[in-house]
Amino acid sequence: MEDSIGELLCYRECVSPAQSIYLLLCLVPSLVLSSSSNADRSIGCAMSHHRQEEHAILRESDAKDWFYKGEGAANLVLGYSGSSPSLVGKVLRIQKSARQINLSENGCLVLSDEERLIWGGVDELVKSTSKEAAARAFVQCVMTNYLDSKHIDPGACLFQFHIPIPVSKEFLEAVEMNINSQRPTWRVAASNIDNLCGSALLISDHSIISGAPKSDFCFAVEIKPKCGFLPSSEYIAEANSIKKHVTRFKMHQFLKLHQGEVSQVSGYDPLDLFSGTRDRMLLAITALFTSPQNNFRIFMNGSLIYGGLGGGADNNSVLSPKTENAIADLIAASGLQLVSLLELTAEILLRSEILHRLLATQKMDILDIEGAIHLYYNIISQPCSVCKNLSKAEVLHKYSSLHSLPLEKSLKIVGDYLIAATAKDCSLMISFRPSEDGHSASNHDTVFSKSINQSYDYKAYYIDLDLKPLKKMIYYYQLDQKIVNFYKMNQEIQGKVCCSGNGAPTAKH
Ligand SMILES: O=P(O)(O)O[C@@H]1[C@@H](OP(=O)(O)O)[C@H](OP(=O)(O)O)[C@H](O)[C@H](OP(=O)(O)O)[C@H]1OP(=O)(O)O
Ligand SMILES: Nc1ncnc2c1ncn2[C@@H]1O[C@H](COP(=O)(O)OP(=O)(O)OP(=O)(O)O)[C@@H](O)[C@H]1O
Ligand SMILES: [Zn+2]
Repeated sequence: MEDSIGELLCYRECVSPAQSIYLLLCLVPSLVLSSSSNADRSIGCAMSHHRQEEHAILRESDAKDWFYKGEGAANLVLGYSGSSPSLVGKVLRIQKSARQINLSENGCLVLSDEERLIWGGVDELVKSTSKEAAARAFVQCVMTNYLDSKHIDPGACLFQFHIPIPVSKEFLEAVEMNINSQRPTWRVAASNIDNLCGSALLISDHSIISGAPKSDFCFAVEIKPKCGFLPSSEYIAEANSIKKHVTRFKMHQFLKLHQGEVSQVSGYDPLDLFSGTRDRMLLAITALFTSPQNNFRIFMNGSLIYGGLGGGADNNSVLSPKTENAIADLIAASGLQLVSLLELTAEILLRSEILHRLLATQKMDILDIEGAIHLYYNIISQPCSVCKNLSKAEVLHKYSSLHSLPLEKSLKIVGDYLIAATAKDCSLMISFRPSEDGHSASNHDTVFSKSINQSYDYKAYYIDLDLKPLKKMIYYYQLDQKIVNFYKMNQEIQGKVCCSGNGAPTAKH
């Protein structure tokens, strides 16, 4: 098992520095009007069968109109700077092909037999014949049951806003050449655009807010909040009880530091962000601003002006006074102070239910991976490789009760675990712009900034609500153990150093 741990975890190692601040003054385009409408939304699993908008294939000559917007492990996202009315206000989300890892043999193109059992009640998902269709069905038929559809891209519910658009190999090759120098080197090394994918998704650009007069500025803050609660499952081994007191995010930071993925441990505490308390939320947002890593970005008029381009080794991941001044000046040109921007973000998060519902969805992970992993083995009908390594009768007895659960129950719990995993990994995009004369447009919510005596229209969206493959369960278990073991080891070392000095170690979370 040790060998496979190393193998499975090696793709997380990064190889070279990524940028933390990305000042694109020259690229900041004038405001782009988004053509998406708030009025058209469908909730639940009534798949909308609107006629799909026909899009001409994107060719090599179109590549110049697309600029690098961002990327994660699985997708690369381009912004549009051309003038085609059907593309203005949209981003193109292109699948990447992993070079170093193949977590899912079928890449979710077609769900595995076991995944079909888990998502059996969701016809549209089970019958999906492409990764894009499965992704859309998952958001529309599963995630909308837990997250407010007001904050989910209407594109996920309506075909005409979330369109697979044909893309030629030449277009993708040209795009790749144009943008590669802007991508973090470690992301380039890990994976590239899948040039043969044939299509990409056209989605509303949530870093801009529609209808803004050209003279005004609009801002968007992107936050990847990660897991916002401490697990309390009885299946967490006694030796790992630290998990009940220290956040996964914090423990993972130490492992990331050790692996060179970050240059300093972040001071961000997800429990603050999810606390529902204005002061703690502002504290969390300020900490994210100070250590953005891959958890925080600021866009101005649709262009990234601040924040990590990825989660890799990041020499600049800690804010220097010079950088802070540069970014503060850039924002101040819009009449907004940096502090007010952070306060507005906290206020919007506080008012909207976006974090509240997200937390409830994350908490669908009720057993923790230390419990859910046993049910995974029930589902794949193989001997449990975790129990295999246990000798204590008492502990074995506890887990054997999980192995005696009926299949239906295992499917439900693991399905919920995967839904929670999506909720723990998604991001929020909060965009805002000054209201016209203090009046709000009817399709936006409004927040008032006391510090500058100005109302702002805002929108808040979840992005990246992708379905996680069932096969990842083993990886989840191994990573969890690696994170907690590394953290405990560090604690012990620090404890020894500390105790040999002036007393007991401080176990402050
Ligand atoms: O396992 P985690 O918590 O490290 O999350 C992974 C993320 O790492 P993070 O710690 O946020 O930097 C990771 O993000 P990065 O690649 O590190 O930016 C991905 O989001 C990954 O999801 P997927 O493989 O693209 O479906 C994420 O994997 P999942 O666990 O969400 O499946
Ligand atoms: N609809 C959108 N509007 C504006 N920007 C977007 C949109 N979707 C994605 N982005 C930008 O592109 C980046 C990468 O997108 P996304 O999170 O979907 O990639 P991913 O590979 O699925 O991520 P992960 O690593 O979490 O799996 C985001 O962090 C965000 O900055
Ligand atoms: Zn077991």
